Amino acid sequence: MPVIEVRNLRKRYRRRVAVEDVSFTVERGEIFGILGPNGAGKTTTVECVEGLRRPDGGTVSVLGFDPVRDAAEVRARLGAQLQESRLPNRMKVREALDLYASFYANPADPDELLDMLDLADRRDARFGKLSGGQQQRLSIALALVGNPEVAVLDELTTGLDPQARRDTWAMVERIRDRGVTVLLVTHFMEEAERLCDRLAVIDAGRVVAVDSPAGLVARVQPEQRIRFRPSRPLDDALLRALPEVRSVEKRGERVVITGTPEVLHAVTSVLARNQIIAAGLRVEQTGLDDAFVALTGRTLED
Ligand SMILES: Nc1ncnc2c1ncn2[C@@H]1O[C@H](COP(=O)(O)OP(=O)(O)OP(=O)(O)O)[C@@H](O)[C@H]1O
Repeated sequence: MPVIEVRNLRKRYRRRVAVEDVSFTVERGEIFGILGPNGAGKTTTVECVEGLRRPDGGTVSVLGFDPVRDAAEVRARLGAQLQESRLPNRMKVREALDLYASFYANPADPDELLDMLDLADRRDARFGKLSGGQQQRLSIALALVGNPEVAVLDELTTGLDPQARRDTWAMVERIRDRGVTVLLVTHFMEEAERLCDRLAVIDAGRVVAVDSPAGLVARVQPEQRIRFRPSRPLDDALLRALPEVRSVEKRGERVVITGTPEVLHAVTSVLARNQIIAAGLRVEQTGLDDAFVALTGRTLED
């Protein structure tokens, strides 16, 4: 039995349809991502999984329970980290954990959670005095305090600096290693690529693909993109004549070339033959961003 099963979910707010048709299943022990731009319907979808919203159509099941009808069963087994959750500024870390632990029959050991989330030395600190990363880690601790089988994490690294973001990813992997199934909402490509075993790409209330990050990337034509500043002006025709080259574009002093996965080798040979040095050379391979554009026709930032 899948841990989470969403079938043809539909949800509207008055006349605005937030979720048109969303289906996916999450297996035990996975980190499953929901990736999509702002307003795609990600939060609405997970709120239906958490039982916070009643679907207008379709079905949702969590460990075999209906989150609306069997709310108590689902609440006991699912831990939710809400988007931008805030606590009173004066509340201490340990007080918050004890309070949340009191809602559950078999809570986790708060000290162990604080250790795992690198908050042990902040146990007596007040919420308002924590850094953004620490607040975020506390909200993850609160989602885990009920010893859930499933954790739902919504935009968990929004607003964090790159180091805090990487630390948080390591925490999520540790949670999964403890056997917790993780449903993760994100609009960061790097986060999805780095963390998720599988992803549902959602756009305008619909699932456009469900696959592993590598599987999604494999759906688009593999491409290499190189950028550099030539040490002297370069005749485009020399490059365009190469069978490996698909496009050549000049952006100021820089040249951007796309082509097959062998394009770097072909272009550097031509440059060497013409005694041109490529300064600031950068090479990019097809990634999840390209797959996202191919699937939805736009970038995440649109
Ligand atoms: N309570 C609400 N009342 C009315 N419309 C809403 C409500 N919540 C969300 N919406 C609308 O429904 C659509 C989907 O929103 P949702 O928050 O599910 O998307 P999202 O993908 O999670 O985006 P974000 O990352 O911005 O939270 C959006 O157009 C949003 O404006």
